[in-house]
Amino acid sequence: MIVAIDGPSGTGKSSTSRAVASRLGLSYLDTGAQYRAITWWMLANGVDVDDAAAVADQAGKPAIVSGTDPAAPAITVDGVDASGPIRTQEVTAAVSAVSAVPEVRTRMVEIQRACAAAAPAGIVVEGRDIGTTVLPDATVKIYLTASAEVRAARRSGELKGAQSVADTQAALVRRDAADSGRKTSPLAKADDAVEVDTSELTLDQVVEQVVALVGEKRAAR
Ligand SMILES: Nc1ncnc2c1ncn2[C@@H]1O[C@H](COP(=O)(O)OP(=O)(O)OP(=O)(O)O)[C@@H](O)[C@H]1O
Ligand SMILES: Nc1ccn([C@@H]2O[C@H](COP(=O)(O)O)[C@@H](O)[C@H]2O)c(=O)n1
Repeated sequence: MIVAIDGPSGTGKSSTSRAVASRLGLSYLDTGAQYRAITWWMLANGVDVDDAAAVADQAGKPAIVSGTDPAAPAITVDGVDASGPIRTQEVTAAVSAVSAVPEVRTRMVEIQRACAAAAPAGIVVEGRDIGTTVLPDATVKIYLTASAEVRAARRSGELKGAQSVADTQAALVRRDAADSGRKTSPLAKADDAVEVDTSELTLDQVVEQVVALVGEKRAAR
């Protein structure tokens, strides 16, 4: 059982994926955390993230390891816990440039497919290109959306006023444009993905919809 959950920034991918994985006894993989981790390593090692050739040259160096327990998501870079540092504004602002570099994507996709293959009961994998590129044969594909206004309001609540709602919205829209516009596996809905607009739904309602879709697929097999 492989569940691919893609969508723009802040649509609820992580919250939904973790809850669905816990409910169904599946593993969980946050691929955005992996792109953030390699971005953090580039910044920490003085690599100019806007120099694609320099990023490509270093892409094979950091060892990135993701935990797949939905109750305790974990990520290490060269053995160091990176779960805090990868969430800084500095990393968020740089991640789209790093993730657009083909050599970075090749490396991450290799790690992601290995995680999926190793999951004992199946896995929920969230990202931007899971249904289109990483796991095109996923059993269930979901594409989450929500209006920019709703996403910014939810994110600002999380940031506890550290950034205005307008700035948060502008940053989300900018990141989506970069992720959708890159050449290599851009953010996109797979043709066979089910689109779920979460703008007017509670998290529980979104989780119920995804669990129901998985149940339908299981029953049909
Ligand atoms: N259906 C929902 N209703 C209300 N709030 C939600 C819903 N889904 C997610 N949230 C909240 O919205 C915020 C963003 O959710 P989450 O981190 O899961 O999104 P994401 O798509 O994984 O974001 P990113 O792409 O930036 O990693 C969180 O504060 C989360 O609690
Ligand atoms: N499959 C993916 C997942 C993520 N990215 C890039 O990482 C950034 C951070 O993702 P979050 O989910 O943690 O917000 C995202 O903006 C993309 O640039 C990706 O390219 N492919």
